[in-house]
Amino acid sequence: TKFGEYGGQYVPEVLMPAIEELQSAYERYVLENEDGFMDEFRRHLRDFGGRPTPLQRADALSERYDREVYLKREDLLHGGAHKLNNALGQVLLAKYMGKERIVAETGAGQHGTATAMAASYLDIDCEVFMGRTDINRQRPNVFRMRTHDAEVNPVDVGSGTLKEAINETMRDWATNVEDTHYVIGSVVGPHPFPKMVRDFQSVISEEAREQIRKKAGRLPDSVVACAGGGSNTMGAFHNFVDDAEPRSANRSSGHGPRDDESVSLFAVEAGGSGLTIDEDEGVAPHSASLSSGQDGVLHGARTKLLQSGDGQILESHSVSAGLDYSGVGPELAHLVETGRVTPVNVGDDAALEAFHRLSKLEGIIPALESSHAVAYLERAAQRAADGSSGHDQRDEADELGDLVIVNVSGRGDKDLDTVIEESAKR
Ligand SMILES: CC/C=C(/N=C/c1c(COP(=O)(O)O)cnc(C)c1O)C(=O)O
Repeated sequence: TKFGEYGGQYVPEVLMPAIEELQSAYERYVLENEDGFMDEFRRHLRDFGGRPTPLQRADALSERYDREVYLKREDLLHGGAHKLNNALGQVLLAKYMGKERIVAETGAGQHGTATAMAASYLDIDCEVFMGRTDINRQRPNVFRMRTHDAEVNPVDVGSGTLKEAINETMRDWATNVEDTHYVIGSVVGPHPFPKMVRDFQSVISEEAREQIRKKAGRLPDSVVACAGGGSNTMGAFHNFVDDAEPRSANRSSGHGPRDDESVSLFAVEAGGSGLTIDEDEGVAPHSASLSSGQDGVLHGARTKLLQSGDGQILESHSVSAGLDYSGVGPELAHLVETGRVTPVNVGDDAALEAFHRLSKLEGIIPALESSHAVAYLERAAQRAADGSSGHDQRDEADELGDLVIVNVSGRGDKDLDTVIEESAKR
């Protein structure tokens, strides 16, 4: 149940029967494909979800950064984000378990929408818990959830964002475990949730690995994905994690093509409006749990999280609701601890600039969450460009390499109001 020192099942006794029931269902249906569960899951991903999603060469970004940039288009999945991969898997599992009701939390509203869509498609009742703050900044998704006949339950405690929504959903689940399954929205929570959500999302890197080999003839030098709870991140990374040759070990001098087996993985967190934490306020101006969090327990798992010196969990901040979370998945925390994943972060301003840049250069309006991954290219490649004399000997600081995959986790329709407001402010 652990990823190194992270993970586990830090839940109240009352939840253990539900956790054990879920663990057994996960092992039978997901790991052993009992009753053809995974075959049915893949069929729904294809016929209802529209998989596989394209791995598209970004010509303008490749030109701008003087390297091959490919975009994994999870924004083209039905519903507009990677969230459907996990929601379909968990709602189908709830059906196989004989549950009659689904509850889910949501921040950006993408997970809530994906769960509502899957619940309508698979004919099961659905109730979504959403913080009041997030309801106000992701209204199009609130309408979509209700249109799919889901009940949207506003959560008014605390900052009214993801953390409180998860708390309320867990509380409901603990009360109604008999007939209710909790479709958790990211690779967080007690075991088996982090592993199960990663397994449902790993279709992203399963496809990308095959697609990049076909299109570019080799594995990528790097994969870049934003990280809120870490589910699109783990989905985009999972099938590359074992390609773990440490980059420095095999780098020839200069920047020639490297051998096939070294894929660097960059998790891009929300740098918000700055990284200095004001403990007395109990708030952090960012959501960079991987790079500036401490070890602690949140939502049933030991992981990295933003907390004050006396262990109070700090409110996080990000212009993007989906990254606005004080914790992060335990597996991602472990991969950062072991050095396999490099945690980086970009602030609100850089993310907003990337939102506009991708829209203008590639004709894709990315979710504000995904904009953080796109923004990282600008920073990393820019530094290389600044540092180098000619484009063919970019300096060592250029960690991205010649062939980069960026995970576009979702589309930005939901964010247009926010971006118009923010642009007016700046
Ligand atoms: C489960 C809470 C997170 C939500 N969304 C997170 C999100 C994220 C961040 O979540 P992870 O992939 O789990 O790190 C990235 N991209 C898009 C388009 C997102 O909507 C949501 O409620 O929709």
